[in-house]
Amino acid sequence: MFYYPNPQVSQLEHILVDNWGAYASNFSSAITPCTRYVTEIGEAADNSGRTTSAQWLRVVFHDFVTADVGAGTGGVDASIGFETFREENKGSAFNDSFTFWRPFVNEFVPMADLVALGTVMSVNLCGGKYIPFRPGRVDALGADPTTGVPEPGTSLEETLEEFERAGLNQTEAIVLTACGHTLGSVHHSGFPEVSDNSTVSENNTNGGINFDSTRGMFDSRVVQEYIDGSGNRGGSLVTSFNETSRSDLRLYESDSNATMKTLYTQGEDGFLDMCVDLLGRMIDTVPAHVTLQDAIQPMSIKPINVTWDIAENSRLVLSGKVRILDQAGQDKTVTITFSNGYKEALTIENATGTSVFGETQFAPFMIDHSRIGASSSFSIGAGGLAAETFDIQDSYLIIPSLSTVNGTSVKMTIAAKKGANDSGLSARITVPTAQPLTLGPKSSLAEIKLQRLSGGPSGFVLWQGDTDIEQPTGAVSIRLMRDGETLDTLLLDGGVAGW
Ligand code: HEM
Repeated sequence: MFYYPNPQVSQLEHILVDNWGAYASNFSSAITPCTRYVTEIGEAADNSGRTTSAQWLRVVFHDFVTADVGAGTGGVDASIGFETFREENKGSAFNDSFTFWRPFVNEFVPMADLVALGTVMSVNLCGGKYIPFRPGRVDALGADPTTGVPEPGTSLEETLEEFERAGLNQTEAIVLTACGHTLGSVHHSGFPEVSDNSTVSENNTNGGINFDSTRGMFDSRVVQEYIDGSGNRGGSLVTSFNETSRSDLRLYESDSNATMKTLYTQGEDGFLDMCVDLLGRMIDTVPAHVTLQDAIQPMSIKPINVTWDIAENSRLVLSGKVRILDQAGQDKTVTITFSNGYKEALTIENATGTSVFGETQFAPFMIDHSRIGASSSFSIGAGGLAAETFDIQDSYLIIPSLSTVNGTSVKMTIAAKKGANDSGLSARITVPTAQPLTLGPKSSLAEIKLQRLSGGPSGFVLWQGDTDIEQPTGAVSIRLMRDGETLDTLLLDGGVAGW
């Protein structure tokens, strides 16, 4: 299968961009509407007073804030999954979020990138702006030995020290907290020392007291209501019956409200920009040994599910779809042109998708190998968009229709072009599997030995093999390799992710 520009970015871009409608990734559904809570379902979720979009933002803060930037340790590495037993990480946000994210994790999508992406999505889909998302985080193998997440009862001095250790000064700590506390609530269930039981009811079973009057909107309302003394007045970390628990009040007042007043006078747009900046710094705080890649840009032209496969009568065909992402949403002609000169006009499907980045349209294709076998690339032209070129090869192919995951066994079939060097081919399987002490999966590896088969498409030799694997928690990836080089990759679904 061809993944553009590579399997990692292709999948993360899919989560980021394909929000709703045709071929949506099922990730955005958890936070649509932004007041939704997905871990329970039906009425229980609607009436719980919990908010998934807000939980995602709280998770990344708790993962991040144990960073020691001086020492180059900690930051966003999904170690929070191992730390949920700590008093400083009480509340359901961590396990709820990991439960939802877990099926999306695979060889190319670490939990730590989802911890960061969750916040990018919550902010962008719930009224804020796009925080450029840089992939490449690495999942921690255990708990971060550093502890110290600010809690409602933590003194101001200690709170500021904890932010400082993670690289943020006093002003930045205030802004980041206001950016976080524009979504969601403090719940009586979990934090009875902060929120009294006055809001516990049939419609709010966990007794959430919202930080501002718009719990599902990423907006500057929390700042306005705090300064004006209106609405929720900043929420229960400002107004708690228990003075010790007024941690937001202590923090906001620590510079005599100067920062909160600046945020107030800057208005909505200025607030959203400052949040992009600081939340961006937060999600990009990673251990020193990790290097993040360039920010993912939503792709205007994206070929998806492009693969060679064997169709009826042993014919080899290349199929896939072209996704066009367009702000204007106009009708357009899509053309695919192969490097051997073969060209086709594609028809756009009726079903469209919607995205915070524009409308998505999809144009499928299926073309015989006999027409395009000599090609090393194809280019796509679409309406007013600049044409783009994508590489293909037909020397070594994993055949999707003959490769499967069934429970704990994997079968794979490959086709190698006659004349291509087929000595030393091997297959590496990476399986995301459960591990103790965290809901974040670990990777386990397996090998497949390939045996030559008879038959197959003309001009190709088939090889096949199978192996047992551990129970997968998400997509299983197969790489066809020789001498450490990956010749082809296929992700096999371990089940449907998201709901
Ligand atoms: C002094 C620093 C902070 C303290 C003491 C603090 C404390 C808390 C507490 C006690 C809750 C209630 C959790 C629950 O009831 O489930 C909460 C919620 C939340 N916090 Fe913070 N927080 C701080 C800073 C931050 C920062 C910097 C962010 C993110 C940038 C953040 C994001 C959130 C979010 C989004 C919620 C709502 C969660 C939900 O509705 O489930 N917090 N915080």
